[in-house]
Amino acid sequence: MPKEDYNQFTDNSFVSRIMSSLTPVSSNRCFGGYQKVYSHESSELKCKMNFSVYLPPQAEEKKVPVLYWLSGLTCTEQNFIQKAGAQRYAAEAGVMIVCPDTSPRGVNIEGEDDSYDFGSGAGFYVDATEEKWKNHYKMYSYVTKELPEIINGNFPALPHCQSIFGHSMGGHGALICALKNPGKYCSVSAFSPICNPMECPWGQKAFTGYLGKDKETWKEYDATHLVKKYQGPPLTILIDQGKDDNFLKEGQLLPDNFVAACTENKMPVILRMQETYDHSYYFIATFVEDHIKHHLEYLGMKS
Ligand SMILES: N[C@@H](CCC(=O)N[C@@H](CSC=O)C(=O)NCC(=O)O)C(=O)O
Repeated sequence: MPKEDYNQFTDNSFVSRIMSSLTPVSSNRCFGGYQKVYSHESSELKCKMNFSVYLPPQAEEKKVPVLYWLSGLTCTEQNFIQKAGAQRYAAEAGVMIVCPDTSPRGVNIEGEDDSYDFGSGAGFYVDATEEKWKNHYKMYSYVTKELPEIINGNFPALPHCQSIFGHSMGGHGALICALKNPGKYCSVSAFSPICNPMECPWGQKAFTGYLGKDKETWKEYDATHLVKKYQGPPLTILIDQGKDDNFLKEGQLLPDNFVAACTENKMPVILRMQETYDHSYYFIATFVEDHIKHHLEYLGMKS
């Protein structure tokens, strides 16, 4: 694309012309690039969804790799962009960062707003099969298919150069997306992921609600089970986990189960237990640079 077109690309009027199905919500200059938010009608989720996209300065000149970030319980597309401080590193590296919301919104399912760990803000990155939820709660298809198509079709993204990372429920999401789709993501990493949802209270509640009582079907969305049968291209998984994380102490995260399963299948995994760190975005902000550098290595952009 000629340079003048890329200059236009960063102008909202041009963006809205080429993106008839995307509505600009906000645009802020950030580390030489742009932090933007869009809304759109999702065909998978059958509702209006927001996502954020950080466009590094390099995206004005050429196509760039994409990092997908999946957030945790109660989050929207805003938490990571406001709290993680990742834009500085994305700008230096020349990578785009895309953050979806964490569930369908406002779909009027009875009980959808009753708790912080199920329904709104807690889509768990699965495709629901239970009657009550299955029409809207398809976050797995949304983040692995619909959203990448939108990004690749509307932004200067290198379509075969994408990686995924996330936090807590989103760490679980990142791990299962990578493990279920060998070769689709160049690399995967996670902060405090829910590693074995079948065996923890958060996961059992979500999987019962979205997938029903048959635990065999749960295995398709449990990273500890999926990693045992992974046979795709090599993936070196990076996980950071705070040792003072209350949810770790409550048995919600179970990283040791995941590492044992990786060892069983000879899957390389780096689990860094970080003394004195908790579950918060202060922890994520501390180590996000390491995660971006990890991904650069596998996106063919070693720094
Ligand atoms: N009871 C809390 C729990 C919510 C919480 O801690 N959410 C985490 C993710 S936990 C696992 O997915 C989070 O990222 N919160 C957002 C933030 O900006 O810190 C509550 O209801 O707040």
